[in-house]
Amino acid sequence: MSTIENDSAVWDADAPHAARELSPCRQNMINGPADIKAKDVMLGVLQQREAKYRQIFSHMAVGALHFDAAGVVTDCNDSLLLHLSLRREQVLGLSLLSVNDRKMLSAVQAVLAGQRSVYQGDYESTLNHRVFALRVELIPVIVTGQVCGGIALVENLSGQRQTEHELRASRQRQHLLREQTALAMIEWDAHFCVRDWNPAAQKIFGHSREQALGRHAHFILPEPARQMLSEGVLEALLKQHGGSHSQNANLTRDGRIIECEWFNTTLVDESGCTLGVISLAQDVTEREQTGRQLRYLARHDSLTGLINRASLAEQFTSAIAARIPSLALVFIDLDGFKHINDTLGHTVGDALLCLQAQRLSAQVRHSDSVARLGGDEFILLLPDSDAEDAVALIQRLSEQLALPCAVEGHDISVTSSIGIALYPQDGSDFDTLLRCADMAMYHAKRDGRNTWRCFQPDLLARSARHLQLESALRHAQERGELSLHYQPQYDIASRQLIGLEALLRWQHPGLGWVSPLEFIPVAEESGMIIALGDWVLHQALSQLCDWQQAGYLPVRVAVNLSAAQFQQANLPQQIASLLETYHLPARLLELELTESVAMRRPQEAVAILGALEAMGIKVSIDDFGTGYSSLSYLKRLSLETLKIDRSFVTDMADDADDRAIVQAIISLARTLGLKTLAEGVETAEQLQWLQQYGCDRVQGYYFSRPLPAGDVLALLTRLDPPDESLLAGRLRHV
Ligand SMILES: Nc1nc2c(ncn2[C@@H]2O[C@H](COP(=O)(O)O[C@H]3[C@@H](O)[C@H](n4cnc5c(=O)[nH]c(N)nc54)O[C@@H]3COP(=O)(O)O)[C@@H](O)[C@H]2O)c(=O)[nH]1
Repeated sequence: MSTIENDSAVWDADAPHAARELSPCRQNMINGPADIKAKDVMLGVLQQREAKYRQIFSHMAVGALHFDAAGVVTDCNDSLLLHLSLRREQVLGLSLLSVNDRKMLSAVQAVLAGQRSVYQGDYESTLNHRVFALRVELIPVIVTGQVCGGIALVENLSGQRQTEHELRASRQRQHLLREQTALAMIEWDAHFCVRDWNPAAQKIFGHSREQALGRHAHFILPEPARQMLSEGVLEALLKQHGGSHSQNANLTRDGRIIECEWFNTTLVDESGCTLGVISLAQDVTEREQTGRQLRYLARHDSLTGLINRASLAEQFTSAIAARIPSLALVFIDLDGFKHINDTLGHTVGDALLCLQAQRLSAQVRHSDSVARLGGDEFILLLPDSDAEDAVALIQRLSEQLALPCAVEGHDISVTSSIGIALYPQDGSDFDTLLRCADMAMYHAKRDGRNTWRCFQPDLLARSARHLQLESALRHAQERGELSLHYQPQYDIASRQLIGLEALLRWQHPGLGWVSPLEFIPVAEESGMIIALGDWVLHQALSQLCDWQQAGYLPVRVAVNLSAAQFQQANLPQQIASLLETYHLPARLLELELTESVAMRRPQEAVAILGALEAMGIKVSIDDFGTGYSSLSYLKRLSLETLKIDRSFVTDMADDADDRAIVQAIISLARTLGLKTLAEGVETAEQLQWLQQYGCDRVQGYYFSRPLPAGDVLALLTRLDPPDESLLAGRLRHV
């Protein structure tokens, strides 16, 4: 073992060796028994010293090794083996002069030359090929002036370096975070005064670090929050020891109130004493606004601001939970809204919906709710209302909704069809009641629109029938279930057949004969009417062509047109091409429109009827007297005939009012230069009245029921002999 004296060490490895190492002069001094005793004493001292230093060597925390004058390792302690992950047998006997590291080699050489040296660097061990950050202090062992080896004290700095590195990185991270984060990082002292304030805090609250330092937290709290966040709350925050999360209103330097989310952590010293609070804050004003917006949109209709279906369902549930005895659900659908959208554009349609939404909201009680389901459908939820209350409200509402709306330079009037369902009798849950109200509204539509209906249990059966008809009608044409019957029309004065009205018939194998009164509305609502109407036109013209080819005198055929057909943009062109297909002159085709179809959009009707007239096609107004005609438009429509509705003819004999109406229609037609045709004439008496009033034409069971095509032949006049040119498909005109 060595004792370090000045810059070198004196080796005391073992006692005999130590004795040998004693200076010759001292050895020479051992002569008699006294000397032997002194020598023993000295050996004892040396052994004690040896034991002491070996203990130190073995247990020192610094790794240590001893090497001899040849640089060969003779001893090492456990710390060295531990630091360098080596085994003793790998180290002992190793020649330090054979190490690969040049710096280490020169340090060893320096020591063997008697100089103390220090090695510091990344040393790659040749024994285990691992790299260690080492600091090695090399001390020569000099005995009697001779270098007899050296001691190396080895410190492995890898761990320390790692710690330093981590500490530096942590400081940099902290700096980067503090400077670059978008979160305000604020450190408060134990009195809640600002101790640190990062750039993000400045950005969020507007106060610079200099302006903020030392100020109490109150300076970023608006008045109400300042009172709420009393000292007590802040005190509690200081005492809570741990983290907390909160969201509150804050005040910026320029006086804006913002919403901030706060994450607070108390700062405590080793003894648990609170030093302050460190807070991270972010401005969540926009996020909150977006959240509020999204929550609003989830419950409201974005166009009108009314609540939506989901929200209405919740209100229904709350009303029922509050045990209200009755409730009415009202389904409102604007009539003809699609057409407004299609013709005047969506901006006008949207503005109209908003206006109607306001009218609805203005009419209901505070406890009622108005929702928009989508499109032109609105729902009212009327708690504590029975049928009577609902109907009273609906009557007011219908009037309001029908008032003209001035929208973007257009004066629009829309009526509405309304359905009512009542809780608890019609249903006890929202979906059922809504379905019932919808069904009732649908029947209001079917019954002519601009009206209301209460849900009746038989509507369910009617809806089922409607669905059944709709599905069966889709295949009626391809399955050959459709046919045309023809009802003769006569001129009263001459008693001559002047035309035939083509009437559609449907015989279903299971349902039997289905009345057009039932299936035409189904076809209209499902959109099938366009295809059916086309089929009727083709069929009627093809039949007409067949009769002529068979040598019968040409007769005019009247075909009913539904609203959807009449609104087709290219109707005149379609008809022209059909006439061409069947080589028929236009004057053999008459088109019948109901009064409501003609008057729905009178300006367009004027143009379409003008085009048809120009082609030579006659048009008559069907069911005249049952709708509302604008006389100013009526006179501008290119018409030939007004067909007096059967309802007035039926009771003519007994009802003076009906007679007066019939007389008025005939007189109006005369004034407008139009002919009149009375429908549904069933008796001679009716015919007499009509003749007396000057009606031109008649049609009805009194003369003939609608007949299948084959039965019509008997009424038609056969040319004799058959005209060859007609048979060849060329026409003679009557
Ligand atoms: N768009 C289309 N509508 C059509 C078509 N075919 C028929 N219809 C319309 O359906 C309604 C019912 O028609 P229908 O059951 O055929 O009834 C017609 C006649 O049978 C009936 N009529 C004729 N004379 C009498 C009579 O003396 N008494 C009596 N009770 N009924 C009689 O009137 C109907 C003819 O009505 P109109 O068309 O108004 O002249 C009906 O509205 C048809 O228009 C079609 O192809 N397309």
